[in-house]
Parts: sequence; structure tokens; C-alpha cells
Amino acid sequence: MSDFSVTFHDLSVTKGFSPELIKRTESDLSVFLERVKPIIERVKQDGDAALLHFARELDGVTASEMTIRATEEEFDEAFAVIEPDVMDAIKYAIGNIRRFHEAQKPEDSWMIEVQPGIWAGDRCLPIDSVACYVPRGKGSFPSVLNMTAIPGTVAGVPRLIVVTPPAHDGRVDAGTLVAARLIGVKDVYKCGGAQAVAAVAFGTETVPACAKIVGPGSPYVVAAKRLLSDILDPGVPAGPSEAIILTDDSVDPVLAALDLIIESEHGPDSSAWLVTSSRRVAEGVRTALETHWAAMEAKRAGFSRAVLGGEHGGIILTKDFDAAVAFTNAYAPEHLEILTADPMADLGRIRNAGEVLLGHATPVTLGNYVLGPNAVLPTNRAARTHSPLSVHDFMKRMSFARVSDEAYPEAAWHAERFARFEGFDGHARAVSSARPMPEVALR
Ligand SMILES: NC(=O)c1ccc[n+]([C@@H]2O[C@H](COP(=O)([O-])OP(=O)(O)OC[C@H]3O[C@@H](n4cnc5c(N)ncnc54)[C@H](O)[C@@H]3O)[C@@H](O)[C@H]2O)c1
Ligand SMILES: N[C@H](CO)Cc1c[nH]c[nH+]1
Ligand SMILES: [Zn+2]
Repeated sequence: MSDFSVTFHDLSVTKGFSPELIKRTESDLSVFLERVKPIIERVKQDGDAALLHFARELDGVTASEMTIRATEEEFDEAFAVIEPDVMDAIKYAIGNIRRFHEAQKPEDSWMIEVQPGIWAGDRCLPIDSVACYVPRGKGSFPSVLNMTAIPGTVAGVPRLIVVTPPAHDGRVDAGTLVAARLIGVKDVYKCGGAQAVAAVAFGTETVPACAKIVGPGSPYVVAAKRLLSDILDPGVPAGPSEAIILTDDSVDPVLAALDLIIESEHGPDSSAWLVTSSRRVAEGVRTALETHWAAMEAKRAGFSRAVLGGEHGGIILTKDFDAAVAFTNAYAPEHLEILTADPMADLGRIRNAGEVLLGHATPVTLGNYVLGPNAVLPTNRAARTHSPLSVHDFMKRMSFARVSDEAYPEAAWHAERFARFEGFDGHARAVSSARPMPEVALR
């Protein structure tokens, strides 16, 4: 392949950038919305039977029998097949991710005296039931199990379940089962895509209905979440993976190219850009990509080539570093890696990104798996308003207040004025001077 297989936008002499450059594959979901409507309807009607049907039709399950819930034997067998060094890696990741999320957990409650005698605060409670979606199509993702189930258990969600597509043999991948058991999640259900989202929304004979679903997925998953968002909280909007590698002239292009490939290898629906103010780095990355691809496993190199040679990835050369930062903030990437002479200083210039990984020793791969912060992050520009998945996504707050008899008259006088102004007679009468108060309160 020639160098020209890499998309290259030279913006060094232009002002601004085309809005097309900040689009992702998720930007137009219309085809997927139409595709998943009948799947959702069938799961609503036929429950487990529909899940078994779609396991064969969409996940290619060929096993003659498949339980929808992973059995204890399947968990045991998973522990028997996982290599010791993979087991160590899963445990190392779980430790770091758990420490990060335990530190993130809010207090059970807090309260302040907003005026003498007026006490108000919040209680923080786990959500009753949450499903973790763990993708499995173009890869298997025990790391996503970690990133979703650990904050859920730290939050104390009483019913925390996992849904994940089965493989051809009708099984869940061993790494996902091992991670689930190590974290303490017992209920793993073999369904994926839109059918999994529908199962969690409506419940089936086997899959319990939940209040919320978290976790990333293909556009089919994203589309189903959108269609069912009236009855199921769809959580942080996390679709196909995406990254920006932001550099000045200080970086080795061979290293920058390695890191640009990371998120581009997820699949052809991913997005990945090198955004740089350095022509030397831009040209060097373009050359280095070919060398890296030639050394890679063919399927992943193919995905990466498709992304970095397509409309949603490649190299953007800006006129200066300010323009590179401006593009990054407008794009609002899921993952941002800053490879500059002073990444900590440049962090202060970033307004929109799901996570920011700083410096040459912090490649996106480390963030994906082991550092501790959550790698389930807002995609498709949602990082402008959304945050990474966290313990907070598995909890909700309940506010409370109590007013003393002494503080009551002043608060009531002001509230009555408000109520009269807004035209609410009933509200006003409830706090008028004629309010009957119990003996004890009148003292
Ligand atoms: N944002 C994050 O944190 C994060 C993390 C990991 C992966 N990801 C992204 O998640 C996605 C995972 O996608 P995946 O495909 O590997 O797994 P997936 O589990 O999300 O999707 C596979 C499911 O899609 C459904 N499906 C496939 N083809 C279909 C069709 N033609 N019609 C209807 N349904 C169909 C099937 O039901 C299948 O079970 C990727 O885009 C990846 O980039 C994101
Ligand atoms: N890049 C994904 C989040 O966008 C996380 C992941 C898991 N495995 C590999 N990558
Ligand atoms: Zn990744």
C-alpha cells in the first residue's frame, strides 16, 4: 500500500476546519434504528424464545443447546482454561480499577444548615437494578466487564447483571466469566445487540428487567438503547471507540503512529485522528503506519487501515498548536492522548474529552485496561456534556430537608409570596398563618 492510503488533511494554511471532520459513524443511526425495531418487538413478544432465535441468527450460535444464563459449570470451566499470566493481569486490573472507584464513591449522605433551623442534604443510594452490557463481536471484552461491574459493586447495586453475546459454541468468553466471578457478579446472560437491550428493558422468562443499562456497544446496541430510553435508562452514551493523539513537534513519529493505531483497530466503525502542528510528525506518522500495519495481525491491520484511510480517521496537520487544541475541543474525543513537551501544562487547555492520557508512558492501551479510571467513555461528541462511567452512574441522590418550628414562620412567609405570585392558591394556603400545627410544634 502506498502512503496515500492514509487520510491526510493539510489545514496548515486554512482557517478552521470542515464540520465533516468531526463526524463519526454514529452520527447517522437511521439504518440501525430501522434494523433493530423488529428485533425489539420480537423480544417483547416472545421473550427467551426470541433470544435463542437471535443467538442463532445474529451471533451464529451453532451449539445444539444453549442456556441463556451462564451456569456454575461454565464459570468453573472458565477458571480452568485461563492462562496464569492472563489471570494475573485480570487481578491487577481489578485491583487498580476498584481502588479508583472506591475513592470516587460519594458519602452515604450529607447535610447542611442552610438557615438557622433549616436542615437540608442528600442521601446517595444505589440504583435497584443495573445491567452491564459487555460487547462481543469484533473482540471479547473482559476489560469492559471490569469497567462496568466494578463501579456497580462499589456502589452496592443489589441486582447487578451482565448481558453479553454468546460465541458460536453458545458460551460466554472465559475471561469475562473469570472477571465476573472475581468481582462478585453471579448473573451473566448470553444475549447481545438490540435483543439484549430489549431483554433488559422488558424482562424475559430468564433475564430480569432492570432500571438501567450501562456499557458500550455497536451501533445496533446504541440504536436499541435510544429506542427504549423511555423505559430503560441508557446510561453514558458509549458507541464505537475513538481517539485523538494530539502532538507538537517534540514526539517520535514512530511512537505516535503506534498509539494512533490503538483505537483504530477496534473495527471499521471506529474513529482515530493524529492531530498535530508538526509537519515532521505528520509525515513521519504517515510513513510509520505502513511499517506498523505490515507487522500486525491481518484482521486488526485491516480495520486500522479502513479507519485511518477513511472518512473518520487519519492525520490532521494544523497551522499551529492552538489550532490543534481548538480542533480537539470541538471534536470532544472519547480518548485523548497528549504527546507534547509538557503534557501536564497542555491538559489545562482541554475542555472536552472523555479521558486524557498524558505523556509517552501513558498510551491509550494502559487506560483501556489497567490504570483505574473508567474506559467506558462518552463517544460521538457526548464528552461535551457527559462524563466517564463512574460509581455515580450506579447511584442516585435523594434530597431531604427538615424545618424547625422556630425557622418555620420566616420560610413560610417567603414561600407564600412565591405561591401567590405563581397563582397557586393551594400551595399558598398550606403555608398561610392559618396552618394548623400540632400542639407539640406550637410550643
Ligand atoms: N466506548 C467504549 O468504552 C467501548 C469499549 C469497547 C468496545 N467499544 C465499541 O463497542 C463496539 C463493540 O461492537 P461489537 O460488534 O464488537 O460487539 P457488540 O456486542 O456491541 O455487537 C454485537 C451484536 O450486534 C448485533 N448485530 C451484529 N450484526 C447485526 C445485524 N446485521 N443486525 C442486527 N444486529 C446485529 C448482534 O446481536 C451481536 O450480538 C465496537 O464499536 C467498539 O469500538 C466501545
Ligand atoms: N477502547 C475501548 C473503549 O473505547 C476499551 C477497550 C477494551 N479493550 C480494548 N479496548
Ligand atoms: Zn480500545
